[in-house]
Amino acid sequence: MLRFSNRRLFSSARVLAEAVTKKHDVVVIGGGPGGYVAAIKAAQEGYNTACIEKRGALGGTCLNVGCIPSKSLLNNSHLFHTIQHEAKGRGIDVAGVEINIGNFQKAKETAVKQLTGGIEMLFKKNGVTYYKGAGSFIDEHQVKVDPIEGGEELTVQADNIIVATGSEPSPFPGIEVDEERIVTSTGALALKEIPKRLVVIGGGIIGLEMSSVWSRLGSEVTVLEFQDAIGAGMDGEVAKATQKFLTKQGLKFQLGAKVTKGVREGDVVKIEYEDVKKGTTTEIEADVLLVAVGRRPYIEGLGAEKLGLDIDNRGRLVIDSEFKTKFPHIRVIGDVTFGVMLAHKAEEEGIAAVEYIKNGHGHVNYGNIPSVMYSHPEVAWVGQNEQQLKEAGIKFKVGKFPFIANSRAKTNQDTEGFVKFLADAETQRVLGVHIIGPNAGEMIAEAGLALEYGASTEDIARVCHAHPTLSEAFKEAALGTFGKTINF
Ligand SMILES: Cc1cc2nc3c(=O)[nH]c(=O)nc-3n(C[C@H](O)[C@H](O)[C@H](O)COP(=O)(O)OP(=O)(O)OC[C@H]3O[C@@H](n4cnc5c(N)ncnc54)[C@H](O)[C@@H]3O)c2cc1C
Ligand SMILES: NC(=O)c1ccc[n+]([C@@H]2O[C@H](COP(=O)([O-])OP(=O)(O)OC[C@H]3O[C@@H](n4cnc5c(N)ncnc54)[C@H](O)[C@@H]3O)[C@@H](O)[C@H]2O)c1
Repeated sequence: MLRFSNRRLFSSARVLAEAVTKKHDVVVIGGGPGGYVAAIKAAQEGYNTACIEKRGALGGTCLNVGCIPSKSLLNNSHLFHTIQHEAKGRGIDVAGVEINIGNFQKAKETAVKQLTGGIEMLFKKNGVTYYKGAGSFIDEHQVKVDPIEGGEELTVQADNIIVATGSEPSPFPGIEVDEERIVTSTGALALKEIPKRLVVIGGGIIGLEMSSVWSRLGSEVTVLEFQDAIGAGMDGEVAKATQKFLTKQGLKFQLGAKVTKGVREGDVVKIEYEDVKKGTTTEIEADVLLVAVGRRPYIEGLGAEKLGLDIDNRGRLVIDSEFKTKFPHIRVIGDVTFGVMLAHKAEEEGIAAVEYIKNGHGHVNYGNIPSVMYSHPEVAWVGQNEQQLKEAGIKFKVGKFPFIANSRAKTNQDTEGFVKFLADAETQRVLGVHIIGPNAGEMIAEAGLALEYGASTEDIARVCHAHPTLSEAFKEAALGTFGKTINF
Protein backbone atom coordinates (compact mmCIF):
# COMPACT_ATOMS: atom_id res chain seq x y z
CA MET A 1 0.00 0.00 0.00
CA LEU A 2 2.78 2.35 1.00
CA ARG A 3 4.78 1.40 -2.07
CA PHE A 4 1.72 2.03 -4.25
CA SER A 5 1.03 5.54 -2.86
CA ASN A 6 4.71 6.49 -3.21
CA ARG A 7 4.66 5.51 -6.81
CA ARG A 8 1.47 7.51 -7.30
CA LEU A 9 3.06 10.52 -5.64
CA PHE A 10 6.14 10.17 -7.85
CA SER A 11 4.12 9.83 -11.01
CA SER A 12 1.86 12.81 -10.19
CA ALA A 13 4.99 14.92 -9.57
CA ARG A 14 6.24 13.88 -12.99
CA VAL A 15 2.91 14.84 -14.55
CA LEU A 16 3.21 18.23 -12.82
CA ALA A 17 6.76 18.67 -14.08
CA GLU A 18 5.63 17.82 -17.59
CA ALA A 19 2.66 20.15 -17.33
CA VAL A 20 4.92 23.13 -16.71
CA THR A 21 7.32 22.48 -19.54
CA LYS A 22 6.41 24.68 -22.50
CA LYS A 23 7.83 24.12 -25.95
CA HIS A 24 8.49 26.84 -28.50
CA ASP A 25 10.37 27.23 -31.77
CA VAL A 26 11.93 30.52 -30.65
CA VAL A 27 12.37 31.86 -27.12
CA VAL A 28 13.64 35.37 -26.51
CA ILE A 29 15.09 36.29 -23.10
CA GLY A 30 14.56 40.01 -22.46
CA GLY A 31 11.71 42.19 -23.70
CA GLY A 32 13.59 45.40 -24.58
CA PRO A 33 13.81 46.92 -28.09
CA GLY A 34 16.07 44.06 -29.20
CA GLY A 35 14.03 41.28 -27.61
CA TYR A 36 10.47 42.41 -28.27
CA VAL A 37 11.19 43.24 -31.91
CA ALA A 38 12.88 39.85 -32.41
CA ALA A 39 9.88 38.10 -30.80
CA ILE A 40 7.32 39.87 -33.01
CA LYS A 41 9.41 39.25 -36.13
CA ALA A 42 9.81 35.54 -35.26
CA ALA A 43 6.06 35.17 -34.72
CA GLN A 44 5.41 36.93 -38.04
CA GLU A 45 7.72 34.44 -39.73
CA GLY A 46 5.49 31.65 -38.46
CA TYR A 47 7.49 30.49 -35.45
CA ASN A 48 5.80 29.52 -32.19
CA THR A 49 7.49 32.27 -30.16
CA ALA A 50 7.78 33.27 -26.50
CA CYS A 51 9.43 36.20 -24.76
CA ILE A 52 10.59 36.08 -21.14
CA GLU A 53 10.78 39.45 -19.36
CA LYS A 54 11.36 39.97 -15.65
CA ARG A 55 10.75 43.73 -15.32
CA GLY A 56 6.95 43.43 -15.14
CA ALA A 57 6.63 45.60 -18.25
CA LEU A 58 7.82 45.18 -21.81
CA GLY A 59 10.08 47.67 -23.61
CA GLY A 60 13.26 47.19 -21.56
CA THR A 61 15.54 50.01 -20.50
CA CYS A 62 14.50 52.11 -23.48
CA LEU A 63 10.79 52.38 -22.81
CA ASN A 64 10.84 52.15 -19.02
CA VAL A 65 13.94 54.03 -17.83
CA GLY A 66 15.72 55.23 -20.96
CA CYS A 67 14.81 56.69 -24.36
CA ILE A 68 11.12 57.32 -23.74
CA PRO A 69 11.01 58.84 -20.24
CA SER A 70 14.09 60.96 -21.02
CA LYS A 71 12.50 62.32 -24.20
CA SER A 72 9.31 63.19 -22.34
CA LEU A 73 11.30 65.19 -19.77
CA LEU A 74 13.45 66.76 -22.49
CA ASN A 75 10.48 67.80 -24.60
CA ASN A 76 8.44 69.23 -21.74
CA SER A 77 11.37 71.00 -20.07
CA HIS A 78 12.20 72.58 -23.44
CA LEU A 79 8.60 73.74 -23.79
CA PHE A 80 8.71 75.23 -20.29
CA HIS A 81 12.00 76.97 -21.00
CA THR A 82 10.73 78.35 -24.31
CA ILE A 83 7.52 79.70 -22.77
CA GLN A 84 9.45 81.20 -19.88
CA HIS A 85 12.30 82.77 -21.78
CA GLU A 86 11.31 83.14 -25.41
CA ALA A 87 7.55 83.69 -25.54
CA LYS A 88 7.88 87.45 -25.09
CA GLY A 89 10.28 87.77 -28.02
CA ARG A 90 7.70 85.98 -30.15
CA GLY A 91 4.94 88.40 -29.21
CA ILE A 92 3.31 86.12 -26.66
CA ASP A 93 2.82 87.66 -23.22
CA VAL A 94 2.53 85.02 -20.56
CA ALA A 95 2.44 85.31 -16.80
CA GLY A 96 2.61 82.90 -13.91
CA VAL A 97 4.42 80.12 -15.77
CA GLU A 98 5.45 77.49 -13.27
CA ILE A 99 6.58 73.93 -13.31
CA ASN A 100 4.39 71.38 -11.53
CA ILE A 101 6.93 68.67 -10.93
CA GLY A 102 4.30 66.07 -9.99
CA ASN A 103 2.41 66.53 -13.26
CA PHE A 104 5.66 66.88 -15.20
CA GLN A 105 6.61 63.38 -14.00
CA LYS A 106 3.06 62.12 -14.54
CA ALA A 107 3.17 63.13 -18.22
CA LYS A 108 6.31 61.01 -18.54
CA GLU A 109 4.72 58.05 -16.78
CA THR A 110 1.63 58.24 -19.01
CA ALA A 111 3.79 58.10 -22.16
CA VAL A 112 5.75 55.15 -20.77
CA LYS A 113 2.62 53.23 -19.73
CA GLN A 114 0.89 53.71 -23.06
CA LEU A 115 3.92 52.54 -25.00
CA THR A 116 4.80 49.53 -22.84
CA GLY A 117 1.12 48.48 -22.82
CA GLY A 118 1.16 48.86 -26.60
CA ILE A 119 3.88 46.23 -26.90
CA GLU A 120 1.82 43.81 -24.82
CA MET A 121 -1.01 44.33 -27.32
CA LEU A 122 1.38 43.76 -30.21
CA PHE A 123 2.42 40.47 -28.58
CA LYS A 124 -1.22 39.41 -28.43
CA LYS A 125 -1.86 40.50 -32.01
CA ASN A 126 1.13 38.55 -33.31
CA GLY A 127 0.63 35.52 -31.06
CA VAL A 128 3.81 35.91 -28.98
CA THR A 129 3.58 34.14 -25.60
CA TYR A 130 4.70 36.50 -22.82
CA TYR A 131 6.25 34.91 -19.71
CA LYS A 132 6.54 37.44 -16.88
CA GLY A 133 9.58 36.19 -15.05
CA ALA A 134 13.35 35.85 -14.86
CA GLY A 135 14.86 33.43 -17.35
CA SER A 136 17.94 31.34 -16.58
CA PHE A 137 19.58 28.60 -18.61
CA ILE A 138 19.11 25.03 -17.38
CA ASP A 139 20.98 23.74 -20.41
CA GLU A 140 21.44 24.84 -24.00
CA HIS A 141 17.81 24.09 -24.95
CA GLN A 142 15.97 24.75 -21.70
CA VAL A 143 15.32 27.96 -19.81
CA LYS A 144 13.81 28.10 -16.32
CA VAL A 145 11.31 30.91 -15.73
CA ASP A 146 10.99 32.25 -12.18
CA PRO A 147 7.66 34.06 -12.26
CA ILE A 148 7.67 37.57 -10.80
CA GLU A 149 3.99 37.59 -9.86
CA GLY A 150 3.93 34.36 -7.87
CA GLY A 151 2.68 31.21 -9.52
CA GLU A 152 4.62 28.17 -10.57
CA GLU A 153 8.10 28.02 -11.93
CA LEU A 154 8.15 26.67 -15.44
CA THR A 155 10.61 25.34 -17.94
CA VAL A 156 10.66 26.58 -21.50
CA GLN A 157 12.20 24.45 -24.21
CA ALA A 158 13.22 25.92 -27.52
CA ASP A 159 14.93 25.08 -30.79
CA ASN A 160 16.25 28.63 -31.00
CA ILE A 161 17.06 31.04 -28.17
CA ILE A 162 17.75 34.75 -28.55
CA VAL A 163 19.38 36.48 -25.58
CA ALA A 164 18.58 40.21 -25.33
CA THR A 165 19.14 40.99 -21.66
CA GLY A 166 20.46 44.51 -22.22
CA SER A 167 22.65 46.64 -20.00
CA GLU A 168 22.81 48.48 -16.69
CA PRO A 169 24.59 51.64 -15.49
CA SER A 170 28.32 51.16 -14.94
CA PRO A 171 29.16 51.69 -11.28
CA PHE A 172 31.74 54.27 -10.22
CA PRO A 173 34.18 52.60 -7.81
CA GLY A 174 33.82 54.10 -4.34
CA ILE A 175 30.59 56.01 -5.03
CA GLU A 176 27.46 54.45 -3.61
CA VAL A 177 24.26 55.03 -5.55
CA ASP A 178 21.06 55.42 -3.48
CA GLU A 179 18.88 56.68 -6.39
CA GLU A 180 17.86 59.61 -4.21
CA ARG A 181 20.85 61.94 -3.77
CA ILE A 182 23.42 59.91 -5.68
CA VAL A 183 21.64 58.68 -8.76
CA THR A 184 22.07 56.87 -12.04
CA SER A 185 19.96 57.89 -15.05
CA THR A 186 17.06 55.94 -13.50
CA GLY A 187 17.02 58.19 -10.41
CA ALA A 188 17.71 61.31 -12.48
CA LEU A 189 14.57 60.61 -14.51
CA ALA A 190 12.42 60.32 -11.40
CA LEU A 191 13.50 63.24 -9.18
CA LYS A 192 10.58 64.57 -7.16
CA GLU A 193 12.18 67.96 -6.57
CA ILE A 194 14.28 70.21 -8.76
CA PRO A 195 17.78 70.06 -7.27
CA LYS A 196 19.33 73.47 -6.66
CA ARG A 197 22.76 72.08 -7.55
CA LEU A 198 23.22 69.08 -9.81
CA VAL A 199 26.67 67.64 -10.43
CA VAL A 200 27.06 65.15 -13.24
CA ILE A 201 29.99 62.76 -13.64
CA GLY A 202 30.33 62.01 -17.35
CA GLY A 203 29.76 64.35 -20.28
CA GLY A 204 28.35 61.62 -22.54
CA ILE A 205 24.84 61.44 -23.91
CA ILE A 206 23.07 60.58 -20.65
CA GLY A 207 24.98 63.24 -18.73
CA LEU A 208 24.20 65.95 -21.28
CA GLU A 209 20.53 65.04 -21.82
CA MET A 210 19.83 64.92 -18.08
CA SER A 211 21.81 68.13 -17.53
CA SER A 212 19.63 69.84 -20.14
CA VAL A 213 16.40 68.74 -18.44
CA TRP A 214 17.25 69.89 -14.94
CA SER A 215 19.09 73.03 -15.96
CA ARG A 216 16.01 74.19 -17.92
CA LEU A 217 13.97 73.72 -14.76
CA GLY A 218 16.39 75.84 -12.75
CA SER A 219 19.20 73.61 -11.44
CA GLU A 220 22.77 74.88 -11.47
CA VAL A 221 24.53 72.10 -13.36
CA THR A 222 28.23 71.20 -13.36
CA VAL A 223 29.47 68.43 -15.63
CA LEU A 224 32.73 66.69 -14.69
CA GLU A 225 34.22 64.90 -17.69
CA PHE A 226 37.43 62.89 -17.58
CA GLN A 227 38.33 63.31 -21.27
CA ASP A 228 39.22 66.64 -22.85
CA ALA A 229 35.98 66.67 -24.88
CA ILE A 230 32.31 66.01 -24.19
CA GLY A 231 29.88 64.03 -26.32
CA ALA A 232 31.45 60.55 -26.29
CA GLY A 233 32.02 59.81 -29.98
CA MET A 234 30.92 63.06 -31.62
CA ASP A 235 32.91 64.66 -34.43
CA GLY A 236 35.51 66.93 -32.76
CA GLU A 237 34.18 70.18 -34.23
CA VAL A 238 30.62 69.21 -33.34
CA ALA A 239 31.61 68.32 -29.75
CA LYS A 240 33.21 71.76 -29.32
CA ALA A 241 30.19 73.54 -30.78
CA THR A 242 27.92 71.45 -28.54
CA GLN A 243 29.86 72.43 -25.46
CA LYS A 244 29.61 76.07 -26.54
CA PHE A 245 25.82 76.10 -26.90
CA LEU A 246 25.31 74.14 -23.67
CA THR A 247 27.59 76.60 -21.86
CA LYS A 248 25.48 79.45 -23.27
CA GLN A 249 22.45 77.67 -21.80
CA GLY A 250 24.06 77.81 -18.35
CA LEU A 251 25.84 74.45 -17.96
CA LYS A 252 29.31 74.50 -16.43
CA PHE A 253 31.95 72.09 -17.68
CA GLN A 254 35.11 70.83 -16.10
CA LEU A 255 37.03 68.73 -18.62
CA GLY A 256 40.00 66.59 -17.64
CA ALA A 257 38.35 66.03 -14.27
CA LYS A 258 39.26 62.92 -12.30
CA VAL A 259 36.63 62.41 -9.61
CA THR A 260 38.15 61.02 -6.43
CA LYS A 261 35.23 61.25 -4.01
CA GLY A 262 31.44 61.35 -3.96
CA VAL A 263 29.75 60.85 -0.60
CA ARG A 264 26.35 61.69 0.76
CA GLU A 265 26.30 63.56 4.05
CA GLY A 266 22.67 64.06 5.03
CA ASP A 267 21.00 65.92 2.19
CA VAL A 268 24.24 67.06 0.61
CA VAL A 269 26.67 65.21 -1.63
CA LYS A 270 30.34 66.12 -1.33
CA ILE A 271 32.40 65.63 -4.43
CA GLU A 272 36.12 65.94 -4.96
CA TYR A 273 37.96 65.97 -8.29
CA GLU A 274 41.45 66.49 -9.60
CA ASP A 275 42.23 68.58 -12.65
CA VAL A 276 44.42 66.07 -14.49
CA LYS A 277 46.38 68.78 -16.32
CA LYS A 278 46.97 71.20 -13.45
CA GLY A 279 47.13 68.58 -10.71
CA THR A 280 44.85 70.69 -8.46
CA THR A 281 42.08 69.25 -6.28
CA THR A 282 38.66 70.89 -5.99
CA GLU A 283 35.79 70.14 -3.62
CA ILE A 284 32.21 70.89 -4.60
CA GLU A 285 28.79 70.17 -3.13
CA ALA A 286 25.59 69.09 -4.79
CA ASP A 287 22.01 68.34 -3.84
CA VAL A 288 22.06 65.54 -6.40
CA LEU A 289 25.01 63.76 -7.98
CA LEU A 290 24.36 61.90 -11.24
CA VAL A 291 26.81 59.16 -12.15
CA ALA A 292 26.70 58.72 -15.94
CA VAL A 293 29.98 57.10 -16.94
CA GLY A 294 28.59 54.54 -19.38
CA ARG A 295 26.63 51.29 -19.25
CA ARG A 296 27.73 47.67 -19.03
CA PRO A 297 26.17 44.44 -20.32
CA TYR A 298 23.66 42.79 -18.02
CA ILE A 299 23.69 39.01 -17.52
CA GLU A 300 22.94 38.65 -13.82
CA GLY A 301 20.97 35.48 -13.06
CA LEU A 302 21.00 34.35 -16.70
CA GLY A 303 23.26 31.37 -16.04
CA ALA A 304 25.47 32.31 -19.00
CA GLU A 305 28.67 31.35 -17.17
CA LYS A 306 27.19 28.05 -15.97
CA LEU A 307 26.22 27.19 -19.52
CA GLY A 308 29.71 28.13 -20.70
CA LEU A 309 28.87 31.03 -23.00
CA ASP A 310 31.96 33.08 -23.83
CA ILE A 311 32.14 36.48 -22.12
CA ASP A 312 34.78 39.07 -23.06
CA ASN A 313 36.74 41.32 -20.70
CA ARG A 314 34.04 44.01 -20.92
CA GLY A 315 31.33 41.58 -19.83
CA ARG A 316 29.82 41.22 -23.32
CA LEU A 317 28.46 37.90 -24.57
CA VAL A 318 30.69 36.85 -27.44
CA ILE A 319 29.06 36.15 -30.80
CA ASP A 320 30.06 35.68 -34.42
CA SER A 321 28.86 37.72 -37.39
CA GLU A 322 25.57 35.77 -37.40
CA PHE A 323 24.89 36.61 -33.71
CA LYS A 324 25.69 32.97 -32.80
CA THR A 325 27.33 31.96 -29.54
CA LYS A 326 29.31 28.73 -29.30
CA PHE A 327 25.90 27.04 -29.33
CA PRO A 328 24.74 27.91 -32.86
CA HIS A 329 21.05 27.96 -31.88
CA ILE A 330 21.69 30.52 -29.09
CA ARG A 331 22.02 34.02 -30.53
CA VAL A 332 22.68 37.32 -28.74
CA ILE A 333 21.59 40.85 -29.73
CA GLY A 334 21.49 44.41 -28.38
CA ASP A 335 23.33 46.06 -25.50
CA VAL A 336 24.49 42.77 -23.97
CA THR A 337 26.83 42.12 -26.87
CA PHE A 338 29.21 44.11 -29.13
CA GLY A 339 28.52 47.50 -30.69
CA VAL A 340 26.93 50.80 -29.76
CA MET A 341 24.30 50.73 -27.04
CA LEU A 342 21.34 52.15 -28.94
CA ALA A 343 17.75 51.01 -29.16
CA HIS A 344 17.55 51.10 -32.97
CA LYS A 345 20.78 49.06 -33.24
CA ALA A 346 19.23 46.43 -30.94
CA GLU A 347 16.05 46.42 -33.05
CA GLU A 348 17.95 45.97 -36.31
CA GLU A 349 19.81 43.05 -34.76
CA GLY A 350 16.53 41.52 -33.57
CA ILE A 351 15.22 41.47 -37.14
CA ALA A 352 18.51 40.21 -38.61
CA ALA A 353 18.87 37.42 -36.01
CA VAL A 354 15.41 36.09 -36.92
CA GLU A 355 16.26 36.35 -40.61
CA TYR A 356 19.34 34.22 -39.95
CA ILE A 357 17.14 31.62 -38.25
CA LYS A 358 14.63 31.66 -41.09
CA ASN A 359 16.81 32.08 -44.19
CA GLY A 360 20.40 31.63 -43.09
CA HIS A 361 21.25 35.26 -43.85
CA GLY A 362 20.55 38.67 -42.35
CA HIS A 363 21.99 42.16 -42.49
CA VAL A 364 22.88 45.09 -40.25
CA ASN A 365 24.96 47.94 -41.69
CA TYR A 366 27.04 48.93 -38.66
CA GLY A 367 28.53 51.80 -40.68
CA ASN A 368 25.11 53.38 -40.89
CA ILE A 369 23.69 53.57 -37.36
CA PRO A 370 22.60 57.12 -36.52
CA SER A 371 23.21 58.72 -33.13
CA VAL A 372 21.06 61.51 -31.76
CA MET A 373 21.42 63.60 -28.65
CA TYR A 374 18.08 65.17 -27.81
CA SER A 375 19.34 68.45 -26.38
CA HIS A 376 18.13 71.70 -27.90
CA PRO A 377 19.34 72.12 -30.53
CA GLU A 378 19.64 68.41 -31.22
CA VAL A 379 22.93 66.84 -32.22
CA ALA A 380 22.81 64.00 -34.75
CA TRP A 381 25.37 62.13 -36.76
CA VAL A 382 25.84 59.09 -38.96
CA GLY A 383 28.81 57.54 -40.73
CA GLN A 384 32.37 58.61 -40.11
CA ASN A 385 33.66 61.73 -38.40
CA GLU A 386 36.74 63.83 -39.22
CA GLN A 387 38.96 62.09 -36.66
CA GLN A 388 38.12 58.65 -38.08
CA LEU A 389 38.69 59.69 -41.70
CA LYS A 390 42.05 61.26 -40.85
CA GLU A 391 43.11 58.17 -38.92
CA ALA A 392 42.14 55.97 -41.87
CA GLY A 393 44.03 58.25 -44.30
CA ILE A 394 40.91 58.91 -46.39
CA LYS A 395 40.92 62.21 -48.28
CA PHE A 396 37.67 64.08 -47.83
CA LYS A 397 35.93 67.37 -48.50
CA VAL A 398 33.81 69.26 -45.99
CA GLY A 399 30.54 71.00 -46.84
CA LYS A 400 28.87 73.14 -44.18
CA PHE A 401 25.76 75.24 -43.93
CA PRO A 402 24.67 77.21 -40.85
CA PHE A 403 21.02 77.35 -39.76
CA ILE A 404 21.38 81.12 -39.31
CA ALA A 405 21.21 81.30 -43.13
CA ASN A 406 18.15 79.02 -43.36
CA SER A 407 14.84 80.83 -43.81
CA ARG A 408 12.71 78.41 -41.78
CA ALA A 409 15.16 78.44 -38.86
CA LYS A 410 14.98 82.25 -38.98
CA THR A 411 11.17 82.33 -38.86
CA ASN A 412 11.27 79.78 -36.04
CA GLN A 413 13.82 81.92 -34.17
CA ASP A 414 15.83 78.74 -33.82
CA THR A 415 19.05 79.31 -35.71
CA GLU A 416 21.78 77.63 -33.65
CA GLY A 417 23.95 75.03 -35.37
CA PHE A 418 24.93 73.75 -38.80
CA VAL A 419 24.88 70.79 -41.15
CA LYS A 420 28.28 69.32 -41.97
CA PHE A 421 28.94 66.84 -44.77
CA LEU A 422 32.10 64.79 -45.12
CA ALA A 423 32.44 63.47 -48.65
CA ASP A 424 35.11 61.52 -50.51
CA ALA A 425 37.49 64.04 -52.08
CA GLU A 426 37.39 62.37 -55.49
CA THR A 427 33.97 60.78 -55.86
CA GLN A 428 31.94 63.05 -53.53
CA ARG A 429 30.42 59.91 -52.03
CA VAL A 430 28.91 60.75 -48.63
CA LEU A 431 31.09 59.40 -45.81
CA GLY A 432 29.50 61.07 -42.80
CA VAL A 433 26.96 63.72 -41.85
CA HIS A 434 27.01 65.70 -38.59
CA ILE A 435 24.24 68.07 -37.63
CA ILE A 436 23.63 70.44 -34.75
CA GLY A 437 20.27 72.03 -35.15
CA PRO A 438 16.55 72.04 -34.64
CA ASN A 439 15.13 68.63 -35.60
CA ALA A 440 18.60 67.25 -36.39
CA GLY A 441 17.35 63.84 -35.18
CA GLU A 442 14.71 63.75 -37.93
CA MET A 443 16.97 65.23 -40.61
CA ILE A 444 19.68 62.59 -40.06
CA ALA A 445 17.38 59.97 -41.63
CA GLU A 446 18.02 61.52 -45.05
CA ALA A 447 21.75 61.15 -44.45
CA GLY A 448 21.21 57.48 -43.52
CA LEU A 449 19.40 56.89 -46.79
CA ALA A 450 22.20 58.61 -48.72
CA LEU A 451 24.84 56.45 -47.02
CA GLU A 452 22.87 53.25 -47.56
CA TYR A 453 22.50 53.90 -51.27
CA GLY A 454 26.06 55.15 -51.72
CA ALA A 455 24.86 58.60 -52.78
CA SER A 456 27.23 61.44 -53.66
CA THR A 457 26.70 64.96 -52.37
CA GLU A 458 25.72 65.94 -55.90
CA ASP A 459 22.93 63.33 -55.84
CA ILE A 460 21.55 65.04 -52.73
CA ALA A 461 22.01 68.53 -54.10
CA ARG A 462 20.03 67.59 -57.22
CA VAL A 463 17.01 66.50 -55.14
CA CYS A 464 14.34 69.21 -54.83
CA HIS A 465 13.87 70.08 -51.13
CA ALA A 466 10.73 71.97 -50.09
CA HIS A 467 10.89 75.65 -49.22
CA PRO A 468 10.92 76.92 -46.53
CA THR A 469 12.15 73.89 -44.59
CA LEU A 470 15.11 73.14 -42.36
CA SER A 471 16.03 70.40 -44.82
CA GLU A 472 17.18 73.04 -47.28
CA ALA A 473 20.19 73.47 -44.99
CA PHE A 474 20.92 69.78 -45.61
CA LYS A 475 20.88 70.27 -49.39
CA GLU A 476 22.99 73.44 -49.11
CA ALA A 477 25.63 71.68 -46.99
CA ALA A 478 25.83 68.97 -49.67
CA LEU A 479 26.38 71.75 -52.25
CA GLY A 480 29.06 73.08 -49.92
CA THR A 481 31.31 70.08 -50.57
CA PHE A 482 31.91 71.47 -54.06
CA GLY A 483 31.84 75.12 -53.00
CA LYS A 484 28.47 76.00 -54.54
CA THR A 485 26.13 76.92 -51.69
CA ILE A 486 23.52 79.39 -52.91
CA ASN A 487 22.36 81.08 -49.73
CA PHE A 488 25.61 81.43 -47.82
C1 LIG B 1 18.56 57.33 -19.81
C2 LIG B 1 18.74 56.60 -21.10
C3 LIG B 1 18.31 57.18 -22.28
C4 LIG B 1 18.47 56.50 -23.48
N1 LIG B 1 18.04 57.12 -24.62
C5 LIG B 1 18.20 56.49 -25.80
C6 LIG B 1 17.72 57.09 -26.99
O1 LIG B 1 17.17 58.18 -26.99
N2 LIG B 1 17.88 56.42 -28.15
C7 LIG B 1 18.49 55.19 -28.19
O2 LIG B 1 18.62 54.62 -29.28
N3 LIG B 1 18.94 54.59 -27.07
C8 LIG B 1 18.80 55.21 -25.88
N4 LIG B 1 19.23 54.59 -24.74
C9 LIG B 1 19.84 53.26 -24.85
C10 LIG B 1 18.75 52.19 -25.02
O3 LIG B 1 17.88 52.26 -23.92
C11 LIG B 1 19.38 50.80 -25.11
O4 LIG B 1 20.36 50.80 -26.10
C12 LIG B 1 18.32 49.77 -25.45
O5 LIG B 1 17.32 49.74 -24.47
C13 LIG B 1 18.95 48.38 -25.58
O6 LIG B 1 17.98 47.43 -25.86
P1 LIG B 1 18.14 45.90 -25.44
O7 LIG B 1 16.91 45.23 -25.93
O8 LIG B 1 19.44 45.40 -25.88
O9 LIG B 1 18.18 45.89 -23.85
P2 LIG B 1 17.24 46.51 -22.73
O10 LIG B 1 16.39 47.60 -23.25
O11 LIG B 1 18.12 46.81 -21.59
O12 LIG B 1 16.25 45.33 -22.37
C14 LIG B 1 16.66 44.16 -21.75
C15 LIG B 1 15.51 43.59 -20.96
O13 LIG B 1 15.86 42.28 -20.56
C16 LIG B 1 15.32 42.05 -19.28
N5 LIG B 1 16.10 40.95 -18.68
C17 LIG B 1 17.42 40.96 -18.33
N6 LIG B 1 17.79 39.76 -17.86
C18 LIG B 1 16.69 38.97 -17.91
C19 LIG B 1 16.43 37.62 -17.56
N7 LIG B 1 17.39 36.83 -17.10
N8 LIG B 1 15.17 37.15 -17.72
C20 LIG B 1 14.18 37.95 -18.20
N9 LIG B 1 14.37 39.22 -18.56
C21 LIG B 1 15.60 39.73 -18.42
C22 LIG B 1 15.47 43.37 -18.56
O14 LIG B 1 14.55 43.46 -17.49
C23 LIG B 1 15.19 44.36 -19.68
O15 LIG B 1 13.85 44.77 -19.67
C24 LIG B 1 19.06 55.22 -23.51
C25 LIG B 1 19.46 54.62 -22.32
C26 LIG B 1 19.31 55.30 -21.13
C27 LIG B 1 19.72 54.63 -19.86
N1 LIG C 1 19.99 59.82 -27.17
C1 LIG C 1 20.55 58.63 -27.11
O1 LIG C 1 20.69 57.93 -28.10
C2 LIG C 1 21.03 58.10 -25.81
C3 LIG C 1 20.64 58.72 -24.63
C4 LIG C 1 21.14 58.23 -23.44
C5 LIG C 1 21.94 57.11 -23.45
N2 LIG C 1 22.28 56.52 -24.59
C6 LIG C 1 23.20 55.38 -24.60
O2 LIG C 1 23.41 54.88 -23.30
C7 LIG C 1 24.77 54.55 -23.14
C8 LIG C 1 25.31 55.09 -21.86
O3 LIG C 1 25.33 56.52 -21.85
P1 LIG C 1 26.39 57.32 -20.99
O4 LIG C 1 26.21 58.76 -21.24
O5 LIG C 1 26.37 56.81 -19.60
O6 LIG C 1 27.75 56.79 -21.60
P2 LIG C 1 28.73 57.43 -22.70
O7 LIG C 1 29.70 56.39 -23.01
O8 LIG C 1 27.95 58.07 -23.78
O9 LIG C 1 29.45 58.62 -21.90
C9 LIG C 1 30.13 58.42 -20.71
C10 LIG C 1 31.03 59.62 -20.48
O10 LIG C 1 31.58 59.50 -19.18
C11 LIG C 1 32.94 59.80 -19.27
N3 LIG C 1 33.60 59.13 -18.17
C12 LIG C 1 33.87 57.81 -18.03
N4 LIG C 1 34.49 57.57 -16.87
C13 LIG C 1 34.60 58.77 -16.24
C14 LIG C 1 35.14 59.17 -14.99
N5 LIG C 1 35.70 58.30 -14.18
N6 LIG C 1 35.08 60.47 -14.66
C15 LIG C 1 34.52 61.40 -15.50
N7 LIG C 1 34.00 61.05 -16.70
C16 LIG C 1 34.03 59.76 -17.06
C17 LIG C 1 33.38 59.29 -20.63
O11 LIG C 1 34.57 59.90 -21.06
C18 LIG C 1 32.19 59.68 -21.47
O12 LIG C 1 32.29 60.99 -21.99
C19 LIG C 1 25.52 55.08 -24.33
O13 LIG C 1 25.89 53.98 -25.12
C20 LIG C 1 24.55 55.93 -25.05
O14 LIG C 1 24.67 55.82 -26.46
C21 LIG C 1 21.84 57.00 -25.79
